[in-house]
Amino acid sequence: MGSSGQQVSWKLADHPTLPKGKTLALIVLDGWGEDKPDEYNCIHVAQTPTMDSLKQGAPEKWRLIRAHGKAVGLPTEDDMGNSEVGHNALGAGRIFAQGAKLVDIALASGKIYEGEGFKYISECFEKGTLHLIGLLSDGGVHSRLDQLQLLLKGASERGAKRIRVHILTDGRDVLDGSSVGFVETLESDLAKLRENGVDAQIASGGGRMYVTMDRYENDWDVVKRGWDAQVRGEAPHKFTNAVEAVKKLRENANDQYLPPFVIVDENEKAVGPIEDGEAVVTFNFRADRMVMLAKALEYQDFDKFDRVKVPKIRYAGMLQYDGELKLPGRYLVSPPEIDRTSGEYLVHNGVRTFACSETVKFGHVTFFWNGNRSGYFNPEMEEYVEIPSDVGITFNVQPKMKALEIGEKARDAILSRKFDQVRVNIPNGDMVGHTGDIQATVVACKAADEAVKMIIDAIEQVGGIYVVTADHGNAEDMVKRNKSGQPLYDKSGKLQILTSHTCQPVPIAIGGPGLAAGVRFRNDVPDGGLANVAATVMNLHGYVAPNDYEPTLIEVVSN
Ligand SMILES: O=C(O)[C@H](O)COP(=O)(O)O
Ligand SMILES: [Mn+2]
Ligand SMILES: [Mn+2]
Repeated sequence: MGSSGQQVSWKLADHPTLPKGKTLALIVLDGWGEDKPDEYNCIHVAQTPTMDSLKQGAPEKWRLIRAHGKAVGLPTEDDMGNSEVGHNALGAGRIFAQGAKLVDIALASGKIYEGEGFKYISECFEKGTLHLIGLLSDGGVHSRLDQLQLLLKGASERGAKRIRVHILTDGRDVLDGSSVGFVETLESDLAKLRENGVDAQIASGGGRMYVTMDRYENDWDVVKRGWDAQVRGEAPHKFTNAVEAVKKLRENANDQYLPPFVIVDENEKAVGPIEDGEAVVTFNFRADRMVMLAKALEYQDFDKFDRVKVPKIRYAGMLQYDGELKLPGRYLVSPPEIDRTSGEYLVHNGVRTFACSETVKFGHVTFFWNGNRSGYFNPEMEEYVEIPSDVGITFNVQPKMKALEIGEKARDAILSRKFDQVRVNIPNGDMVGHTGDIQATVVACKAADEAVKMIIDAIEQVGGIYVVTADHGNAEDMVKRNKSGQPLYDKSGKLQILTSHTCQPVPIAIGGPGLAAGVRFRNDVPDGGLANVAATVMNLHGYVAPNDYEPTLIEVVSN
């Protein structure tokens, strides 16, 4: 059954000409866009002979595809791409309205307040506090400030009398240093609520990469630090004012890595620990970096760290973060119904699949790829391998990350001939790009290129096919620019480093000895994007994609 309840016919039609049984390597370079060559384009500066050689195949075997904005289901063309929407589109072959957009719609129509999730939490409003926990920025990748603002207003109009906001500062999807302004904005909103009789305050905070927003269970200490501040009201730093907290803590850390702090009253008492009978909403719409906290908030049996205090709360996510685990059970907005993904079809059609990345991107090629669903479709047909990521470092210190280990695992999987599809995510361009360290990002891009070579070499040996692409841009532009593309400097004359993703298109290349003669990129899908890749891959496995998939990027011409 599909998630809509309809019977799904999983059998794919045979491709009229393309053969089955070729080993296919599907390589996703995370954060690898195409941009003009200059000194801030780390992919250009780095030695990337393998990716360069693929580009020589243009236009028949190499092209660019869209990876941001509406092409991946985001609200506007100004929205940069990200891993969640990128891998969702790559895996699902169709464009779904994504969390950011669904929350916008629910807030605009007011439907968010009519759903089960809001009713459930609002039953605490009479006696208890409403706690809101999430990323405070306008990055639009995990959350958006304007959505938080609307939710604050809407909840207080609907009876919330005491509100505590637990903020996570960004500096990753937005410029480092911008957190001060976001906290100021939030403070002025909360002051207005107080004028209207609502007891509303910021209660705790910390930098997203050091507090709360870990993912794929890489480092539970990150979540524990947040738990201690948010739930127990305990943190190494205490302030009476959040703007002051962020300004002070920024003297020794950037926005991404601010240590945890709590806001205290004049008696040094935390103003907003979470207590029995209260309501909690995690206001991020994106799943990966909220799942761990959601587990800590929701699960009775939990052994990842000592929670010390487990208040009896009513908890709802902005969205449901994991459709398979049904986590959390209550949510304000229904997530996109990403059904009938290419992975599920291919497994039903006998395509044996191997997927691999290191921890920090592992869920990208599994969970996101499969439509925000954890686990296997059929364990007999699939193997997912996670290589443990380094813990407790920023990746500019180890810019090669585990690229070569991922390459080796993929190579071995290809050479074993046990799999028809070997799918990897190579994280370097993205994870190191997010640190804003240009030199390290150059090293990162070179390492990613070497991993691609290792996998392509293995494909050569088994007579297979490769598809190399990316999920969105990042490493190809490391500076903030004005409208005419010139790098921007701040007031003190310092170059403004871009730690975020970009709106650039990404490359896609096909090749390998198993690629049938006459296969080439069509020129009649000029606006092709990530969602067109699934049908392309199905063709290369010898199948025709379902009718409602975005069209394939390839055609077969007779010579
Ligand atoms: O979560 C992150 O690391 C960033 O906000 C987005 O990066 P990703 O979309 O590549 O994971
Ligand atoms: Mn990504
Ligand atoms: Mn990223």
